[in-house]
Amino acid sequence: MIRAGLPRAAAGMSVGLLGGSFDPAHPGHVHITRQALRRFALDRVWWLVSPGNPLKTEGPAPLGRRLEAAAALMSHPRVCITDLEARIGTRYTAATLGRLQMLYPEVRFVWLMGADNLTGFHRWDRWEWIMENVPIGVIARPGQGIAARRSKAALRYANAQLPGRASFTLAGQAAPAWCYVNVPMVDISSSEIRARGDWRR
Ligand SMILES: Nc1ncnc2c1ncn2[C@@H]1O[C@H](COP(=O)(O)OP(=O)(O)OP(=O)(O)O)[C@@H](O)[C@H]1O
Ligand SMILES: O=C(O)c1ccc[n+]([C@@H]2O[C@H](COP(=O)([O-])O)[C@@H](O)[C@H]2O)c1
Repeated sequence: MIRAGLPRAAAGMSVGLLGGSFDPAHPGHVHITRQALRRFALDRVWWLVSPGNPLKTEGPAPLGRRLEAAAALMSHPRVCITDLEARIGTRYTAATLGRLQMLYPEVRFVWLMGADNLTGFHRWDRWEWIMENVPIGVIARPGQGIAARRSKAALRYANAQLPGRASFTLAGQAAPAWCYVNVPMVDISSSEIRARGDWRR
């Protein structure tokens, strides 16, 4: 469901944050969300439908359209689709996380991302701050495993990596802590859907 206003979360809950352009949402997002709920033992996952990735020059489809398409695809009692970043006026992940920690001091947030995002993570604004303040769950993506494991972020924070078998403890760990889970993969991307002409911006 699309949450009107800011999502609710009870004290002590663990909430996974899946930030994305969702331009459009696809079964890969649904799959990694279900995997993340299970493997990281999360109470909730929030899809943060981004106003626009700060590193992408081409703007995405209008936010309202992306939210509606995401909500039509993902229906799960523990998953919330939200335009929270547009509401709180952030676009950079570090800024979003800083605000969320202030707004929800008793919630344990985990940042979620596909393996491709770990590869370029060191180019994100204040990426080391993110690493050192929020546990990160990385989910396998086809063809991305080797580059992700060799990425600057993975190497710099090698000592903070939890083994996959301890993934269910991630939300309770003090940052820096990250975990790569090797789950069954779904080979699909938004760019492929756009290239097919099935989704027009
Ligand atoms: N098939 C997939 N497997 C694993 N992770 C995925 C998959 N699709 C998307 N993700 C992850 O979901 C998050 C949001 O992804 P995004 O909305 O950019 O979709 P995308 O398919 O990667 O889009 P694009 O092709 O336009 O880059 C990112 O962390 C991304 O790594
Ligand atoms: O904060 C940054 O510098 C930054 C740079 C690139 C991507 N992100 C975030 O990463 C998430 C995935 O982006 P995308 O476009 O690959 O779906 C989304 O929440 C973006 O806001 C964040």
